Amino acid sequence: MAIVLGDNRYGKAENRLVRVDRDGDEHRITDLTVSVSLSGDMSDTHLTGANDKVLATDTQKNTVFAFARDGIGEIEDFALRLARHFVSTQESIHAARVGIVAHPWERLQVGGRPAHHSFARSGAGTRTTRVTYDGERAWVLGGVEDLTVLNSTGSEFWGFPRDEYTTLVEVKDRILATAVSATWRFSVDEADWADAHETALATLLDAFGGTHSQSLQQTLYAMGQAVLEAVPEIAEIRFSLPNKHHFLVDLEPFGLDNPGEVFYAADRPYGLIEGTVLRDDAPPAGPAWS
Ligand SMILES: O=c1[nH]c(=O)c2[nH]c(=O)[nH]c2[nH]1
Repeated sequence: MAIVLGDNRYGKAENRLVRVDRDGDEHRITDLTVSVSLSGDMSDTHLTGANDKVLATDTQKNTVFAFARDGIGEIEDFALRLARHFVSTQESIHAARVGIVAHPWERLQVGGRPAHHSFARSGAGTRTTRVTYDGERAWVLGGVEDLTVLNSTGSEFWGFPRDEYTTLVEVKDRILATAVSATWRFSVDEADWADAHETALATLLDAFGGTHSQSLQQTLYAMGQAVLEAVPEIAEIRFSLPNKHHFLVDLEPFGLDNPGEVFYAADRPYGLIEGTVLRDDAPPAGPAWS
């Protein structure tokens, strides 16, 4: 029996980067969490401790900030620039993965006018990307995280099997709420990323609101189908949807009725609905997800 080194990677995770773009007095904020992960010829450092092939994670962190000096642009482009840099400048690095979460800020209204330099963190989900580059080609993922949405009607859940443990009451009208995490895989490594993101997000929200739902699973598929129909560059979309249960409170002990007005918003446990929607001719995903 021999013991060998298996799959490995390393990098600087969660670099918190804020850039201020100054157009005269008018500022714009880009607030990112950037994670770098590199892999390649890393046997020596694990087996003998020789570090001559190890681009320090501290250097990786510095690179992220130095690259931001030239402007960030769309997060997919920034991730592509960084990933290509690490692989093309370091012989020992064979693949790079750069993941970015963009934290949204909204311009404040000050004195009844849009402020030049004052912002509030907005809660409407975060935009994400993950780029993998292997020296020859790049795989680009985009997406959103923590996009909390709710339909106060238009949702049913009934017709499920009943066994000796089933207590859930069938409902023809309930609240449907979730925090959408969606990651989509582009079939291209060059696109109008801003437009693709905006269209995917608007389409997803439209499908959430516009689907009369028999289950969160059905809503998941409807959202995925709509995004794929709207954005030709997206080949596949993966969802993770916590079912944020809202239970109608029994007010009868207090002599009150409750015609779908007062709910207990349960925190946990929650149903977790996950699924992938893709084109049947989607190109192979390669290392995009791994
Ligand atoms: O939309 C739903 N899907 C389920 O699978 C499920 N299971 C459950 O208890 N409630 C719900 N709701």
